[in-house]
Amino acid sequence: MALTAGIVGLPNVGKSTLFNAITNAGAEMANYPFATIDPNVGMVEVPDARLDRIQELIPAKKVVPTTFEFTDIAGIVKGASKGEGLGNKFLENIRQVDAIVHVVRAFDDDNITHVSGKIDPLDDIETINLELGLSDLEAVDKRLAKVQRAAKGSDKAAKAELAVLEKIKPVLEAGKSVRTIDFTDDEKPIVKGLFLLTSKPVLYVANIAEDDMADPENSKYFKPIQDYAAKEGAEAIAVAAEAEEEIAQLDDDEKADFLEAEGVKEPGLNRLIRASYHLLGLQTFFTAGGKETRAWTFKKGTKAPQAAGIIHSDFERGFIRAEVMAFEDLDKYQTQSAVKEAGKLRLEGKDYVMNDGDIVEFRFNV
Ligand SMILES: Nc1ncnc2c1ncn2[C@@H]1O[C@H](COP(=O)(O)OP(=O)(O)OP(=O)(O)O)[C@@H](O)[C@H]1O
Ligand SMILES: [Mg+2]
Repeated sequence: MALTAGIVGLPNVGKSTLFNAITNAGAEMANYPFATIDPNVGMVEVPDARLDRIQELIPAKKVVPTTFEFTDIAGIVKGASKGEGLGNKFLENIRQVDAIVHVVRAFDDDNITHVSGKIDPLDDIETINLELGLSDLEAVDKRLAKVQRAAKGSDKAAKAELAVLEKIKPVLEAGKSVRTIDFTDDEKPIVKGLFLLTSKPVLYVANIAEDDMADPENSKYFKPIQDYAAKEGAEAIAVAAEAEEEIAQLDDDEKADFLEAEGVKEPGLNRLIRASYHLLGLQTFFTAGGKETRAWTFKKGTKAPQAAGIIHSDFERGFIRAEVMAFEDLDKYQTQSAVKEAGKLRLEGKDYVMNDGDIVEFRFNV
């Protein structure tokens, strides 16, 4: 499964700083473009207040949050799709990820070099999206040349793919992303098979100044980024990557003090992590009542036996049923027996589709 969110953007905008803030992985951060060449991969813990509440109601020795993967990718520059700045290699790195976290510089600082010499978030976003789009256009053209020939005969799959390619091409030519197109359910798997960069789900991250942390809406750079994202049906989040990276080094008490001094309730990073998790189509179920209270990650739409298999392959092989209660019900009724008395403890079979927030006990026999 191991889906990964790729951190993408122009060089020197704070991608590795953000990556380090969320993973504590210690990737190289430096005030010059192309500090990152090879992708950095790291795991991120998903902050989830539900886990603490479950632990409060059903105490266990240990609390284990769930994790997922981030990949920090080299900067993309104008001309990347034509091979500029090792562009082909870096675009290939983006092709490997399942969703794009697009970092945009939204802070002034004369000491930090900007590759185009000015701070202009929309121009930056469009530069990146144009390169991704041009790379997609090249891929679509290549594919078209192949499929057109096959579609002349009786090859139904080729005809279907041809129709999809012909739908995509003019959109890319107009400088727009494939994700702005509405595809039918029949077309969707074909689009997926094309591995186009601009079809990946995206989250825009405005890397703001520490001064704007308490009130990101105050940053003059954030609003245009939000508007741009909204037009694509995407989300935008503001994070002060450098300050967050410093906060991440602190112990819990110091962290709380720092956040209070900044006037911030929750690190912007937490929202970023959760938004990235949802962008990847990931959800969480919990196990409780044993040695540990634990959160587990599954892909939206996963059925109970496969979810059981995430814990242990024996659980899937010998799956009998799942005892499930919704987090909201435990939160409300406070004990498992009260949930049961209220008729909210369910027995689910092998066709049950897991819900986010399910607290589960799997019954199995091997
Ligand atoms: N919000 C911010 N405010 C001020 N400075 C920042 C902020 N975020 C990052 N920086 C600084 O910007 C510089 C570039 O950061 P970083 O190396 O993380 O960028 P990058 O996007 O990974 O670059 P590259 O493409 O070269 O790998 C560093 O000096 C970092 O400290
Ligand atoms: Mg970097």
